[in-house]
Amino acid sequence: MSLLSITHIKKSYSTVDGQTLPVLKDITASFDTGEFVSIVGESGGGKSTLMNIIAGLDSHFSGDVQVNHQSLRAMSEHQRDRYRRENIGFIFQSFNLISHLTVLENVLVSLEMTNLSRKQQHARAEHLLTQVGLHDRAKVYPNQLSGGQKQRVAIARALASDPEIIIADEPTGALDEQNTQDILHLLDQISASGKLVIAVTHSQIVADHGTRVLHLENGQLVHDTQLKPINSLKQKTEKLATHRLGIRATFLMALKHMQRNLGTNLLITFGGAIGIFSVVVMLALGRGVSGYMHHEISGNLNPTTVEVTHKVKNGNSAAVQMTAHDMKTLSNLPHVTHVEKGYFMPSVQIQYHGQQVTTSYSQTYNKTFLSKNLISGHNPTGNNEIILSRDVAKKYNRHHYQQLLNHQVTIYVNAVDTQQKPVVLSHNMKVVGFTKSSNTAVVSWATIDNMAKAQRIKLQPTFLAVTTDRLSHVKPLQSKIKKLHYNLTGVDAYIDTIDRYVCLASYVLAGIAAISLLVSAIMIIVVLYISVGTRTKEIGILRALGVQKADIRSLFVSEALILGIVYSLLGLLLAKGLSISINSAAHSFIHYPIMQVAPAFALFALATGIVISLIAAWAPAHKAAKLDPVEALSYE
Ligand SMILES: Nc1ncnc2c1ncn2[C@@H]1O[C@H](COP(=O)(O)OP(=O)(O)OP(=O)(O)O)[C@@H](O)[C@H]1O
Repeated sequence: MSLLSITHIKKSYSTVDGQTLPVLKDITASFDTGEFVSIVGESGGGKSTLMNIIAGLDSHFSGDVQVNHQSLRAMSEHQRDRYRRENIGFIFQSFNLISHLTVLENVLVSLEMTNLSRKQQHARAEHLLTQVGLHDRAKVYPNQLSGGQKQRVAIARALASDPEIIIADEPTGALDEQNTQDILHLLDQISASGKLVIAVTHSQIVADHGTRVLHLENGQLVHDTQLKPINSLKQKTEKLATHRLGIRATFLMALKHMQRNLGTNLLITFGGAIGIFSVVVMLALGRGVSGYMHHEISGNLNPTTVEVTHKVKNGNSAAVQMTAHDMKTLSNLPHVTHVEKGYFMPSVQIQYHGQQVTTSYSQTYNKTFLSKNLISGHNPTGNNEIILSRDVAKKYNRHHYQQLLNHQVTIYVNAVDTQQKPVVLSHNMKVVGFTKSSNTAVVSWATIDNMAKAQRIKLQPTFLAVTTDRLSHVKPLQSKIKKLHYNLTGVDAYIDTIDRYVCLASYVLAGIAAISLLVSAIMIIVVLYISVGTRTKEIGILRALGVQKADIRSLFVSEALILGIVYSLLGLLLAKGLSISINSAAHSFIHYPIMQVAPAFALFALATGIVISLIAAWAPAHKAAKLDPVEALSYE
């Protein structure tokens, strides 16, 4: 039984004007191992079409092709890919080597799909290159070879997976006489080694060289002439098992292609890195600024004490009195250790040696005040003690304001009596300290309470200072207080709001910066689309070698992935570098790292870069995988 038999092969093409063009009209023939068959005939007679059908590249035909009793018609696309990998070796007129791979790597593409170990693959590739006389050119690229040498590489590649059938389409078409003779000699050796060589040719020299000539005319087999006895009928003992190219090989191939197009890829990497860099910088600055605000605010105020007032819809909550009931309610909240009465004084007049200064905002002392805020002296915890902010004190003595310490001043505070009539409370106070805050004066609750009592007024607090035991309990306490429809006052209460605005601003800026990521995604799409166009032939070659669609797809996806990973890392590195220099510069001014590249931002940046590049690769990779192998091979 013959190795290859074709029965009743018919094939038509549709022309652009909608006509049907019959190219092969019922071809039947069989071929055996050891044969060197030349197919000759007029140009356009259907020779290449027949070869594509035998090679399993074209499945749109009627009739059948049987190889080792297996019908090609019954095969799925994956099975046909495997059939090409294991049974077919291609030699083309225009060599069809992959330009960005070395001679050795071109031969290895086929071998990488065999089950041989990497060492065996290299040994076999080197052995085949020695066989075709090119062992010393293994490391060079195809454009550094002569036409004859290129065809020898193509022959070595065709033999790599040890296929039974070698299909040579005009193998000597681009060669001079000497090279033609050398290649024919090699083909002779191949057929003599027990393989079937089928060569499509216009050359009489080639046709006369083989063991048999088939003459195609007008889509029909008109002559089948045996020229010589078959070289050998040596049966193959073992066949090389194959598998798909796989992720590792496609990834390495993508890397090699990128190396050969370094300039373009560096530009895309740089563009993408700028995008990632800008996004990370915005997020890191947002985090740094909000951290700095927390640090400053909780550094100047006691973070475990919050000031609470009544919530009022319209009007000033600072003027609504807090009752004993409020005090009890707040004291009973979990983790509350202390509740202190407090009084807001919208304006306090302070008189010293006949000179009167009015503060814009004052309140009674409570635990939210930190001693470190004092420039000198101590907090006004005792009776009839007052501390002044530095700016207020300077109004009395610009250059030596500290001289006011321990001096007596008179204060006047506006309040209301039991009939809600306005009264002015006044008393002499001793200045016991100065604070960094601005335009304020602070006295204790007891002091103001006594001033009121002196005028027979029972002063009700206008806020309560609630202290909790631990910093971690502050946030839950604040939300519980809010749920009870109280209001949180003091700067600390605004941290969340400011935080929200800073976060929002940094997200908006990061969003704007992300536009450059979009641009880099478009760049990747454009470059990959162009790449699909310029690599159409390469895709055809790979498909002819038995590479599956999925591997073609992963070839392009790998390129995008490499770009995504490299530009994300570069962007991150640049952002980290900037943060180091900004923070070291900021250290001398604010003693705080104002740009914080959190690990989450690094992960986010990496994930964004990868996702964007994968999305960008999707359409071009699909386009490449969907290319018809026959059309891709004939692409000029
Ligand atoms: N994809 C296609 N669509 C339409 N017609 C096609 C297509 N491919 C080939 N043909 C036509 O089929 C016919 C046979 O083409 P084929 O390439 O098989 O001929 P050939 O014998 O190999 O020619 P040559 O010796 O010049 O290489 C030609 O007329 C060609 O124009």
